[in-house]
Amino acid sequence: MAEHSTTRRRLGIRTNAAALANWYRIRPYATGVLAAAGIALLLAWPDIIAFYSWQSTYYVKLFTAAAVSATLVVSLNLSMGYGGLMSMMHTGLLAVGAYATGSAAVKAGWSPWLGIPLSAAAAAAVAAVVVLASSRAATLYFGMITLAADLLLIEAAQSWDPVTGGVNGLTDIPAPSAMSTDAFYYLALGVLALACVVQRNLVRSGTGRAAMAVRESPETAAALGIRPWTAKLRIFTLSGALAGLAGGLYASANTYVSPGTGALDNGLVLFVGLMIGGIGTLTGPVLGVATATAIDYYTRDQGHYRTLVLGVVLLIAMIVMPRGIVGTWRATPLGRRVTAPPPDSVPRAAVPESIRAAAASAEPGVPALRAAGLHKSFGNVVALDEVGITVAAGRIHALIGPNGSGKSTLIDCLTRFHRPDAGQVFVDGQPAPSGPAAVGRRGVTRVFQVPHLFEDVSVLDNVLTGMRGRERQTWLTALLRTPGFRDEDRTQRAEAGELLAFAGLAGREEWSADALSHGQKRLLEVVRAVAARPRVLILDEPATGLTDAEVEALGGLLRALRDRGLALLLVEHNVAFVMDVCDVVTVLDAGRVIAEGTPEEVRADPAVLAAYLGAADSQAAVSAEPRQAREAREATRATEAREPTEPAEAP
Ligand SMILES: Nc1ncnc2c1ncn2[C@@H]1O[C@H](COP(=O)(O)OP(=O)(O)OP(=O)(O)O)[C@@H](O)[C@H]1O
Repeated sequence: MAEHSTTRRRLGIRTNAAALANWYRIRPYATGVLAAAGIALLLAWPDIIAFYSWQSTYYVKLFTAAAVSATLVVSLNLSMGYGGLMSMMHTGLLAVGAYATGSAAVKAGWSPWLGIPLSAAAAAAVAAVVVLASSRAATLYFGMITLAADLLLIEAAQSWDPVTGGVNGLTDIPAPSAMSTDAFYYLALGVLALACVVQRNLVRSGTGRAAMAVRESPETAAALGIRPWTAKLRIFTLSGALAGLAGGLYASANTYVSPGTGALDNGLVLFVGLMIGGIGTLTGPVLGVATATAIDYYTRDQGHYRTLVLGVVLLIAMIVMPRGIVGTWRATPLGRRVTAPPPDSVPRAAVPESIRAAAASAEPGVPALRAAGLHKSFGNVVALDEVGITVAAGRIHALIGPNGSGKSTLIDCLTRFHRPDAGQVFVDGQPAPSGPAAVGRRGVTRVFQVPHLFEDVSVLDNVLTGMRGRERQTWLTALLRTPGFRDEDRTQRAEAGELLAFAGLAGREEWSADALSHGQKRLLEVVRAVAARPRVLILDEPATGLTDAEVEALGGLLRALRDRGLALLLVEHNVAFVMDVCDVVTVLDAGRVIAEGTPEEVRADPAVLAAYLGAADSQAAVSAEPRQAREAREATRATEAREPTEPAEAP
């Protein structure tokens, strides 16, 4: 009996699995049919509603207003969802666009057609100025700055009478070519479609990936050569341009604009739409606005309670489905895009041919990276004292020493994450630039001591982000998806696929990086750094927590990189691994270099034995891993054993 029920259970599981597999097969067609039906409904809306209602103009205008709102929410999603830039000024940017169109038409007598691009340009300029003024502001402060900017914009609208019409605003703003209600509806739909395409193309390009990388970790992005500030400037300016476009349409649709247009409380419905639909997803904003518009429509007769209803709906939505409609759907088995990983997931032995170093810019013989006389103190603690190091191309250079001896501080000074108190750093014989992103772009990339992945981004996008510094295409070619852009994109994806297969991550491309085990994260971080094709690769304890197979693959990768001309600087407590792969070893103790030489020389050095490797039995000490590292490794393995096997996908 028990056997029977077990069999039934198994059969049940199989039936579910088979049904799911069938669903995954037909899902693209089902979503395609659903999307086509939605688009057909929107296109036929004026005819359908004219057939059913004598108030058809009202309903067409309602949909026009929804399309304008959806355009604005797409723009907000670009900034907040993908760029991680909290914006409280999108209604202000809408107002800027509306005033640009209104003023051009009413005050200057220009064609409203001209007003539309003008509105995008004006709002983009305002957005760019705000980023310029808040270059170093983190999320919350950036949000506060945008709030202040919104208030300033409203004040400017009230005071700049000749252009904005003062407190009364501008009235009688015409639609382009005196369009009919239906024609204007199609124009608004076209602009919404354009905004969706812009969003999709950006998100799937290096420009979008750079913004997401900065959202996840500005310092990791900088280590890959991405300037956080430039990434923010691009994404927020483009978001501003879309908000301005929405504003241009808003002015013509309503025939007026006033300072109140920019008020923050007008943005409530936008935030509700974004959060209900799913922030940081492509279709979420449109679905969210459709939902918010429906709520707004059905509560139109209860004017006093509208805000209350929106607030309650938002609250319930955030409790029940904090990831919004799209995010929640994707978290269900039916909506999940990723399937189980292939059984073969061990790292490969053969290192892909595409892995190589960037061409050297210096004369032969000039070291790839050199530091001299580095001194760094933290208060009374002297972390580095007159430290010098020379890392040559085609060499694996190890940096070892007891805990607290200054290894990470040295790496931070070499990569400009710390500014040394004294001393110099040279990259390819030239003084190193002053910022980490600039050092990254000069070909010096690092892997951090603890995994610094872009956790909420897919595994594939993590690797593609590593290639950002090598990209030749611009944000404009990405928006237009020119043949040149598509060629580069194809090549990058193929190369990333090879790297992931090498790291044993084939089949996990669409997984969210935070779903990987610790060892997989380490390897992903290494291949992401390799994807940048650096001249110098600095790795801070990359072998910590790796399985034996992963350590072997890592060793193979480092040797292959050395043979292909890279300079490698390796900080590692796994001494057996260090002695096996390295050509040169520098030993630090209490912030000073106490020895440098080949592994054999260092192994025999009495000072090194006394400070780090242990004098009692040098041979045993050499192969022994320090206790702290061993404990960390065991702890990581224990965590790995507890980790869920269910894949999670990137948003
Ligand atoms: N941001 C900081 N503020 C204050 N002290 C610091 C800071 N960073 C490092 N130190 C100190 O500088 C010294 C060198 O630290 P560092 O992290 O460079 O050593 P390490 O050799 O990398 O150690 P480990 O092997 O444990 O990573 C230590 O005494 C540490 O406490």
